[in-house]
Order: sequence, then structure tokens, then C-alpha cells
Amino acid sequence: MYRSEDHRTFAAASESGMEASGEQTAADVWARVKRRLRAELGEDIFASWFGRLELDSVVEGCAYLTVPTRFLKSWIESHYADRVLSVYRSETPDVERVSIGVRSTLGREATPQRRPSEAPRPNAAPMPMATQASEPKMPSMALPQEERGENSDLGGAPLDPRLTFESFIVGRSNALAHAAADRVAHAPNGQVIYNPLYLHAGVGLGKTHLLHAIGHEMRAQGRRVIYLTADRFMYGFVASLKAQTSLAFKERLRGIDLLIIDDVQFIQGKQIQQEFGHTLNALIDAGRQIVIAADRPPADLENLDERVRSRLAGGLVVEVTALDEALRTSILSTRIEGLKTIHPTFEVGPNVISYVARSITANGRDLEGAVNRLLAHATLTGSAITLETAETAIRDLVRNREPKRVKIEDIQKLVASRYNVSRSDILSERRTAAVVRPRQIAMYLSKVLTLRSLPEIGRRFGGRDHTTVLHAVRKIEKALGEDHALSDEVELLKRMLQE
Ligand SMILES: Nc1ncnc2c1ncn2[C@@H]1O[C@H](COP(=O)(O)OP(=O)(O)OP(=O)(O)O)[C@@H](O)[C@H]1O
Repeated sequence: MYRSEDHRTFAAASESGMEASGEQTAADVWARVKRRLRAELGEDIFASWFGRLELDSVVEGCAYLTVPTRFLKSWIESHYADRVLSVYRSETPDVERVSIGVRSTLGREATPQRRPSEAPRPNAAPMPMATQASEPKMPSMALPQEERGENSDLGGAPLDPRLTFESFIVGRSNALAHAAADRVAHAPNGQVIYNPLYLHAGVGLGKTHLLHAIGHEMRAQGRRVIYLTADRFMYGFVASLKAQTSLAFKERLRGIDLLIIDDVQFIQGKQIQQEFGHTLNALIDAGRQIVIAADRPPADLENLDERVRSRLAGGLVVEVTALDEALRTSILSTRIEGLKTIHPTFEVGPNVISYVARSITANGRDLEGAVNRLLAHATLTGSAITLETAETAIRDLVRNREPKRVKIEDIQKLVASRYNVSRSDILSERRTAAVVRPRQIAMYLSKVLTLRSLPEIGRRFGGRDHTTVLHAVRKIEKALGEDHALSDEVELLKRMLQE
């Protein structure tokens, strides 16, 4: 996510004689640090807390790391600061301090362009060499006043006041999800329907928005609502273990009317999953409404136990699909209109709106980013937004839509590990069924995910002929139409490769 900025920062750092000794080296050291953390802390802890820790840059002896949430930042700082630093120090003498910042949800565009000599992100104060807390502390959670009490001891997160049903625009891609959310939120006499309601969609398509909208609505009806992200769920669970409360986490959640869990795909760790399963069962059995969002359908939550997956799938599962152009146009127009109350001179003509709606097809978050850029441009230059200025303002958002390039080697490695064979088996002449199928799948994925020609793919698969590749591609295409399990499996592999 920060790759383009890494390039800039590292290049600039070495040009100006700073300690980072080039992009490759810093990235290599970071990869080694992560490997060591994984080995020392074990897979479960590593996946729960460090899986999404990324290196941003190394500048003047400080390694700037980022995580997606404030919660992860404070958790790692209060529990693992010394460990991260000492592992880093053992890998390189260049790093004397470590700083953890929060990646903006808007991704790149919210990241200020920074020269290496400037201070990094505002909330990324470097950790000193000797960190204060040797005893782990619970992260502090700054919640608005009205959220405390109900939420704080359960680790609930605040609801964003902007994400309501009123500000949610309904279109073809989200009509069903909206209708289901609306029914759950307005169920008569506190009835529980569709339990759980499970919404899934790709990034930035409005899941969180709908979850918050349900939460606001039910709170307004005087119902007790807890909104948790997967991180917060894990926190609540770990905190209750640490406090050695006789009441399990699920028992403490029993008193609520609605439990909302966002980004459930991030729930990791065996014990935590178990607790998640118990919590679901206990609440559903006690007639409490549960609403869940994830980036994939329950069947694809490969980290979760089969029983939990089927419980998740047992209510109503609704997908929000990509926002169509009409919906994108309405979202843009509504946002721009909303901003006019604060910035009355902010004018964006219909031709520009339609250009942005056609150019930014990925998700609502990028649309929001585009509007922010148009606004920044208008307020900074004081000039009207023309098609030309809009094009410049949103250029990198448009470019960032390009899908990630997938390498044939990565496909072979992933498929091999998925099917428990080695990569050399896949490249070999062996014709046993255990090897032939994975090989064909890997060839098929190489065809659909890369721009390589059939002869080139053949060469990369141990020097095979292009007709062999074609045969494999056709065979898998046919099988995908007939075999749902295989089709799910291949979809998952595709997703993993493109992530
Ligand atoms: N139908 C919509 N109407 C208004 N705003 C929308 C709509 N869909 C998405 N958005 C806006 O797009 C942005 C991203 O949406 P949201 O955070 O709900 O996405 P998400 O599906 O939860 O993404 P992620 O999986 O990354 O958490 C938000 O600012 C949201 O308000």
C-alpha cells in the first residue's frame, strides 16, 4: 500500500546521506525482522498483531512502521515495543528507534508528502530505545463521552456520526443490503430477524456505512448496541483473559441487544476463533441480533472453523457488488452538495462529476478521496474546477486502480503449498493425479492473472509445449463450471494472489 511512498522516501533518504541504505536493504531487513518476530512469538500471536504491520521508511535511525488501526498501534506499543525494537536492533545497527503510525483509511492520499528530514505522521511519535512499560498495559481507548460505560469495558468502538441511513445512497448494487439493514434496524418490537445479518463486499463499498447506520438507528430506539471491529473483538477477549474474570467475554456481551462486528475476516488465532464461535452461539441462542461484515462470504473465511462459518451463513447473507456509474454519480453529487454548506464557493460542474464517476470505479472510499482532492484544489488555488484540473487532481487515484501484477512464480508457489506438493513437482514430468491437477490449476491461473502468452507459460512450467498449457486451461475452465468446490477454491487462490 505504501510502496510508492517507500520508493520516494528511501531514495530521498539515501540521496541525502541518511542511514537507510537503499530500498532493497531496508525492505530485506524488515522481512527478516518479521520472520524473526513470527518465529519468536508463534504464528497465532504474529498473525493477530503483526500480520498488518508494514514498514513505511527508515529515516535517521528511526524505522517508521504503520498499522491500519489506532487500536493495533497502541496494542503493539504497549505490549511489544521492546521486542520489536530489540529484534530490529539485532538485524541492523541502522535502527535506533521504532515508531508506529496509523495508516489512513484513505490510504495514500491522506499521507502527507514528506521530505525525509520532516517529522513523520502526526500520531507516530518515535518510541525511545528503552521503552517505559515492561509490564503490558491495556491500550487506552479514547471514546466520546456518550460511548463510555456501555462500550468501554467491552472494547466497543464509537459509531461514526456521518454514517447514517440518511447519508447512504441506494442503488442497484446495494439495494438488497440496504433493505436488509433497514429491516433489521426497524424490526418491530425488538424482533430479531435474519440472525446474523451478514454483509460482504470488496473494499470501500459501504459495508461499514450500513453497519454504523443500523447501530445509530437502534441506539436511537434506546437499544443497547456494541460495535466491534475484529481487532476490538480480539482485544476484548484477550483483556477478559488477562483480567481473569470468571465471566467469559460472551457472558459480558449478553446484556446487549445488538452486536455488530466489522471486518470479521481479520479474526485470527485458534482460541480467539473459538471464543468468537461461542459468542455467536450464545447471543443467537439468547435472541440477540448480530450483524456482521466481511470482505468475503462466510464459506471463504478460511481462517474460521467450519461450524462457525456455517453459523455465520445461517442467517441472511447479502453481497454488495461494485458501485455502478449512476450510484457513483449520486454519491459524488451528494458529497459535494454536503460540503457546500461549509465551503459555499465549492462548485463542481456536472461534466466533472460525470468524468470522476467514470474514472473512479473502484469504491466509495476512492470517490471520497477524489472529492477531497477537488476541494483541496478549489480552496488552495481559488480557481474553478475544470475537467483538466480534475484530471490532475485525481490522477493517482485513477492509476491506483490498476490491479496488482501477479508473477508466475508466485502462482506456482501458492498453488504448491495449497495442494501440499512442492514447486519442483509442479515443474516436473510427474503425471500422478496429486500433481497433475495443481499443475493445471497453476497454468490456468497463469493464463488468467498474467499477460504471459501460452508458449511463455509453457516455458515457465518446466519447458512444456503451449498446447499442453492450452489443454490445462480448457480443462480447468470446464471443471470450474461443474464443480462448485473447485470454483470456490480457485476464486480464493485468485484473491490471495491479487491481495
Ligand atoms: N451507498 C453509499 N452511499 C454513500 N456513501 C457510501 C456508499 N457506499 C460507500 N460509501 C462511502 O464510501 C466510503 C467507504 O465505505 P465503507 O467504509 O462503508 O466501506 P467498507 O465496505 O466497509 O470497506 P472496507 O472493507 O474497506 O472496510 C465511506 O466514506 C462511505 O460513506
